[in-house]
Order: sequence, then structure tokens, then C-alpha cells
Amino acid sequence: MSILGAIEAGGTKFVCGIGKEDGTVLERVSFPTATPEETMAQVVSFFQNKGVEAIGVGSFGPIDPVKGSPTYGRITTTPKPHWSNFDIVGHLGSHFQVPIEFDTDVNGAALGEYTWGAAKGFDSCLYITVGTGVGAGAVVGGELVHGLSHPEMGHILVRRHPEDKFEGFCPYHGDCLEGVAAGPSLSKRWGVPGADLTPDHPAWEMEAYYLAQALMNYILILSPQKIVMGGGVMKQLQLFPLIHAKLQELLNGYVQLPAISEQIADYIVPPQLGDNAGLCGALALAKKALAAG
Ligand SMILES: Nc1ncnc2c1ncn2[C@@H]1O[C@H](COP(=O)(O)OP(=O)(O)OP(=O)(O)O)[C@@H](O)[C@H]1O
Ligand SMILES: [Zn+2]
Repeated sequence: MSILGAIEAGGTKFVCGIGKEDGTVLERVSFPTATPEETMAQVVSFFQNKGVEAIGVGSFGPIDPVKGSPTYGRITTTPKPHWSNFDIVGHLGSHFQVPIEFDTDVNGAALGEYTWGAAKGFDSCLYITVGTGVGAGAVVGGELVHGLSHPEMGHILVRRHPEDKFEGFCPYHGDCLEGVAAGPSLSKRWGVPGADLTPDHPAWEMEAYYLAQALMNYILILSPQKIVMGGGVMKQLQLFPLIHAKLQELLNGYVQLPAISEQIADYIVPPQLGDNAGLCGALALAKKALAAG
């Protein structure tokens, strides 16, 4: 079995790993995201002499994942200092002459759960992360969803909760989904980090109200066969039943499928790959690179 390289390129930290085509992770390291020069030097030294036959990169964005585009392989307009327009694929390619697959972290995670995790055996799935930001990736008909670029499903518009006085923190849209539901919105709205709010705090009902609206929109547009919800905020497992109930209330019987009625607890689930969802996502991208040659 081939040895694959996986890079989960996050805005806060990079996780690099060595794995196999069956999804096994053999080795992993993590370091804080510094300047591209410093960080990429650590990445290159980790993979040196490991004999990787392909590399997958699941990256924070926005990125250009469209092959053939003049800016393919770059992190594009990020406000993160020094990383804007950084050619991550070009840099890796100058050190390792192997196929490289580059996509968003959430598209990677969707592919990982589809290949080895909660969505194994299905044709489609959606992966949403609720962390420092909100993002989602999707597999439809066995393929990752791309278009002009990649979807930006974290920034959709949602109806305001009637009791929510918080203006939202998205620098572009204020109260888009990310602006009202990502981890920092919890601490800004309630004065304490989400991890310190008790499970019965009203924050969770409000959080579920926003996330259920997002899921309703994704279901109506993409009709995914499985929805996987990860990221720091989703460690609050009490959110799952709240989201299930809100979603059913919002759909109001319009989409009548077992997945959305009696089987909803199996339809909207935490990542089966657990805390390895991101790294396994990058590994799935490496597997794709290997297959494409
Ligand atoms: N147990 C928890 N309960 C609620 N919120 C949490 C919990 N753990 C982390 N968070 C929140 O999640 C956010 C961090 O998300 P995560 O751990 O997914 O990291 P990240 O990878 O930086 O996020 P992103 O995926 O957006 O890049 C922070 O805002 C933090 O307050
Ligand atoms: Zn936004």
C-alpha cells in the first residue's frame, strides 16, 4: 500500500501526517501557523525522506482549487498576514515531485468522511465545521463540489433570532451565519467562551436556531445523503438534538424522508473520524491525487 502525505493547513495550526490509502494515520505532527516561510520549512522537513507518493492539502481559505486557473494552488484573499496569494502547491511541488491535490479543509473533511467515515457507502455528503469560522464542503455524485471556485457555505444569510441583540462579527457581512454562529460569536454575545456555557444555557437553543436554518438551506439545495457536523462548537453534543428538532420545525414536513423524520439522529451526526477528520480529509485528497496520477 502506498505511503501518502496529508497536510491540514489551518489558520491557527498546521497538522501534517503520513498515512495509507485505507485511511490509517501512521504519524502526525502539529505546529502553529507562522509566516509561510517558517511554516513551509517545517512542512518540508517533516515530509523529507518519508517516501510519500502523493500529497493532499486541505487548506483554510479562500483558495484557488481550480486546476488550470492561473492562480491554482494559492491561498488567495486571506486577511491572515503574509499568506495572501501564497502558492502552497507550487512551493510543495518544488520540493516533492509527486501528485498533489489541493482543496478547502472542509471539502477535504467531506471527502474523508465519505471515503472512510460517517458517509461511507453513500454518493453524497455535506461536512460543516463550526469553529473559529463556519465552513462547509460537499461531495455530490462522488465528486467534491467546485464551480467558479469553491463554495463558501459558511457565509449564507440567516433569519435573526428574535432575542439576539448581537450584531454579528463577520468583517464582510456582519450577521451572516459565521457572524452569528461561529465560536467567537458565543463569547462576544454571552461574555464567556462557548466551552464555559452550561449545556442548558439558552445560547444553545439560539445556536441551534441558526445552524438548523443553514442545514435547511443546504438540504434544499444539495440534498445530501449524510450531514456531518464538526469543529470546536459541535463538541457541545446537546446541540445535535436541538438542531434535529429545529430543522424539522423549519422544514415543516415539506421534505418527507425517513432521514429527516424518524432517522434524523443518524442523518446529522458528529464526525466518525473524530479529531482526525481534518487530517484524514487531507489524506483522502492525497488518495485522490494518487489515483489521478
Ligand atoms: N467545547 C467547546 N464548546 C464550545 N465551543 C468550543 C469548544 N471548544 C472550542 N470551542 C470554540 O471553537 C472555536 C475553535 O474551533 P476549532 O477547535 O474547530 O478550531 P479551528 O480549527 O481554529 O476552527 P476553524 O475550523 O474555524 O479553523 C473557538 O471559538 C472556541 O471557543
Ligand atoms: Zn460572512
